[in-house]
Amino acid sequence: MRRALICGVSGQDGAYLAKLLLEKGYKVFGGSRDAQMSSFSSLRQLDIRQDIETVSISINDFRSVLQTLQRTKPDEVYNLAGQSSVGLSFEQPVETLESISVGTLNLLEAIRFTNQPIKFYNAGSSECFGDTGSLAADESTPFRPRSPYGVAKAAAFWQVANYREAYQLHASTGILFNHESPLRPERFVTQKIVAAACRIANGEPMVLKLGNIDIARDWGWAPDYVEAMWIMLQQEQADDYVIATGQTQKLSDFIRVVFETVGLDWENHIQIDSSFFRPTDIAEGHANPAKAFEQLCWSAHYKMEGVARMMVQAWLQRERKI
Ligand SMILES: C[C@H]1O[C@H](OP(=O)(O)OP(=O)(O)OC[C@H]2O[C@@H](n3cnc4c(=O)[nH]c(N)nc43)[C@H](O)[C@@H]2O)[C@@H](O)[C@@H](O)C1=O
Repeated sequence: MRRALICGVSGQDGAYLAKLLLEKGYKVFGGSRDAQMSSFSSLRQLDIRQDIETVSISINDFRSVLQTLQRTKPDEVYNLAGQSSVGLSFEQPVETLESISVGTLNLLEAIRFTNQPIKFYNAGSSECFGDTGSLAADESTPFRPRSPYGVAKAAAFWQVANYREAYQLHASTGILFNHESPLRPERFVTQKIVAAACRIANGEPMVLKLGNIDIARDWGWAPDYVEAMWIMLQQEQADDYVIATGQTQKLSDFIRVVFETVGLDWENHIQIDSSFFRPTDIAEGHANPAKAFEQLCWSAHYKMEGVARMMVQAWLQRERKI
């Protein structure tokens, strides 16, 4: 039975990846900073909490990382841990840099130390590219990050690449563009919009306050993206891949689709609030995921419209159950 350790199992991607690996017959260890205190609500929503052996691991702490590897003896390690909000990274730059860059380095060092053929996946981010204008970023596009989060992810990306070259580790980074699901917290703009539209449709009197709605992103479906992570680790050679749909749309289009799905006209319900603007932001994110298609036979099943509708349906269904 293959064994996988997912660091950051309580997040959106951690939960979907755990589900996928269980379906593939893995023994799954779910790492979380404090497993005793975490509610693992995402795992519960997917009804897999009972199938995962959870472990406490602080990836900032080398001792904790090494001990966890020695105890769980994984064949594959997925690093999905670390501070994941770009907005919050402007408020907590040090915590962001430490949890992402030092955390990734600790995992790489610990894997090297164990001297076992452990395959490593690192969660990279399109935030590394910064503003590429209308250019579709691929694996050779230079990084010019515009957030503390993007800077930290860029450092982690190069650490992974260096350990692959210097020590022949099977270590890959997926440079993931935005990917959403019903497990997204409301801190992220898509779920914030979905939740507000559903609440308004249910008769709650409220106005949805948003920052810059002229930005454009490549939005995909998180369950599709965790599949790409797994496929990367099944390759003979480790490498880095851009994972995206290849389609970019404006945030205002996402808002329109969500409000239309619940039968409302979005323009009557939103207000622009400058407190949600970031000191620096990415105006447009465009991706070219051709390498993933050609080498991994991976492509996104769902584009923005499908993602928006599925998120609305899931939110309304959840409400009915409560
Ligand atoms: C690839 C990348 O993807 C995600 O990071 P993100 O793109 O920052 O995601 P978000 O949903 O917070 O913002 C998207 C855009 O929407 C704008 N925006 C407008 N108004 C609001 C607003 O009210 N709230 C938020 N959160 N954003 C707003 C905001 O300024 C930004 O331009 C993470 O998974 C990250 O881990 C990751 O790697």
